[in-house]
Amino acid sequence: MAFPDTPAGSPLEVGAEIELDVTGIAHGGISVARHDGRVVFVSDAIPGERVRARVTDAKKKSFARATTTEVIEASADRRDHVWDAASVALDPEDRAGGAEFGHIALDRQRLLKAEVLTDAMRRFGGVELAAEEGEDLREALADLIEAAPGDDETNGLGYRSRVRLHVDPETGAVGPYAARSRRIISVDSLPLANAGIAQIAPLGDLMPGVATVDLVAPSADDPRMLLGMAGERTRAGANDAVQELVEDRGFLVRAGGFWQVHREAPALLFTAVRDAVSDLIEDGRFDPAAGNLDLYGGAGLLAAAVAEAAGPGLKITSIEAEGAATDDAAENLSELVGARALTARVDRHLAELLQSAAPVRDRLSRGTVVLDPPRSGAGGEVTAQLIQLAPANIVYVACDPVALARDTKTLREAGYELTSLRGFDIFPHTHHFETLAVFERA
Ligand SMILES: C[S@@+](CC[C@H](N)C(=O)[O-])C[C@H]1O[C@@H](n2cnc3c(N)ncnc32)[C@H](O)[C@@H]1O
Repeated sequence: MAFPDTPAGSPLEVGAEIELDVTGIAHGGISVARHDGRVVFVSDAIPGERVRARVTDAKKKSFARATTTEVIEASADRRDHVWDAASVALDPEDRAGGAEFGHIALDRQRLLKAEVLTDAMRRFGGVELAAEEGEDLREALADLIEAAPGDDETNGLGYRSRVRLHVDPETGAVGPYAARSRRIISVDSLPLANAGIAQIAPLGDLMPGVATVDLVAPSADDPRMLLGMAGERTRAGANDAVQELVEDRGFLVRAGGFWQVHREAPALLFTAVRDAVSDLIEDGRFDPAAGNLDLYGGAGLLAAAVAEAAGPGLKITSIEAEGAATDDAAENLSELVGARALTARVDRHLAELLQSAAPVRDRLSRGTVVLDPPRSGAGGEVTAQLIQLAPANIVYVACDPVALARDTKTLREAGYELTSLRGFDIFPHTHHFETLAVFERA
């Protein structure tokens, strides 16, 4: 199909082809350009490139969306896609999702993630992340998002210990969703997955009656395939516990429950939280006997990290909505006499704590809160509750930079100082990354 070129000054129309100088990157991993003063979000391009793009959405006055059809001047960081089935040369309807940065050099992916974090912090958090004196900004950005051990050697492949595939209800074909829709794409490999998953992945099979296929390859257990049957509400793997090893420490985790997907991510986040707490201890800001909390605690990974820094006298309560995960947390924290794991929604639990008697409130205000919410972030209500609770320190693990930045703004306005910010590239070849932010009450 041929599309007319849009001369400069004309209003943008869906289907029109335009030439764009790509200048930046936005939240969600999409590149940014301008056309006649209007922002254009352009997919499959790399900042610095000149591309030809087809307009896909022009409803809004302030911005349009487009998809790259031809790279006119390629970035030196453009690479052959790491996964043929997800190649940007394929139509988004025909390409596998989950590897939208796979055509970009790995170190440039991290720089782009650093730019997204810096931009989110500036625009939504009111925090300007600047290079230190004498340091080049590009170098400072390069250090902001840390690589997971081993990824540079493997070009960021083979890292996933969890993969979810879907089944086409009509044909029974198994595969990932397409890049921008819920169409099932048949693939013959999963290069981001680890060897255990590659061994058991039912690629090419037909699985009528099944809706989801969760592949789990734990670090210290046999790989599992968990089938979610169409029309059934029970979560596959809810009763099957697997062993994970973080450094030399064992964790029991429900096979179908939450666990970080990158093989190195549990150890990276465990170490980062442990080190953040060690710094607080060194500064005399951490009270092991206070009302310390591990919110959105899952199987207790981060409560265990706090304990490693604070020692066996630590008092900490881990709060998690899924009962099975709480059972695992109770088991994983059983050596810690002062640790409790409770099944509750964080907002409801905090509302109860806010009703506590003065001595309990006092213990909580001397405490440290670790929180690791799902992608949507802690959100306004929980952040407001935390501010009322007023703990001495907040150690915030976030997988959405904009959600983190918004909560940062609220916390800073309430008198918390952002004292440390680290990013981790635990989702190579995707736009996702994890951030650890430490806030101290003034
Ligand atoms: C990103 S995971 C973190 C888990 C754990 N901290 C870890 O590192 O393995 C978020 C957890 O929050 C739980 N969760 C989600 N919404 C919740 C809520 N409103 N209250 C309590 N837990 C919640 C999920 O079940 C999940 O286990």
